[in-house]
Amino acid sequence: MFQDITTLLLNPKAFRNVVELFVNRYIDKGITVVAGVEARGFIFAAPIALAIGAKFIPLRKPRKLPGEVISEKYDLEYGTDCLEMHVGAVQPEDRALVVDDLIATGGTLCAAMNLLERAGAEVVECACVIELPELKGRERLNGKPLHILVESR
Ligand SMILES: O=P(O)(O)OC[C@H]1O[C@H](OP(=O)(O)OP(=O)(O)O)[C@H](O)[C@@H]1O
Ligand SMILES: Nc1ncnc2[nH]cnc12
Repeated sequence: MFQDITTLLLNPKAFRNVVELFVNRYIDKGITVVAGVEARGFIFAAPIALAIGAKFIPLRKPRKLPGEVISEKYDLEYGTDCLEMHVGAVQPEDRALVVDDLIATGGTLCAAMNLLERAGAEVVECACVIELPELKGRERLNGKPLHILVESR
């Protein structure tokens, strides 16, 4: 049941193709910020940000970022977790793309979008490699577009 992206990373051609699919979609969309979700989201978000010439912003688990942060708690299947973002990383005029490896219940992406929107950014879209559609995570994104490459069952 665990959707493991590490096998993709062992194939440089496949990894490059995945990054390029996202880059081709976002290169002309006026994105100024690519926010990646710790930990697996960083793997895809950073190369996309570099390729489209946008800022990369790490959204991290608690107590990892030095300096002032804002936080969003979210529900997991068992318990809760929290994401944090640096104050000042995002400006109100920023147009953001949120990147993660996978959407399951959607709680993580929902918290990520809340952080960016609280800082005044416009979230243009969320992008993941894999969606688990049976968990209906899309429904928690308040109508925000989600672009995925693979549907997993
Ligand atoms: O849609 P959701 O139900 O919120 O689940 C999706 C999240 O779960 C996984 O991360 P995890 O919290 O396991 O952390 P990791 O990336 O550090 O392994 C995955 O990388 C997503 O970030
Ligand atoms: N089925 C799954 N595989 C990998 N990561 C996940 N995060 C939440 N559900 C997951």
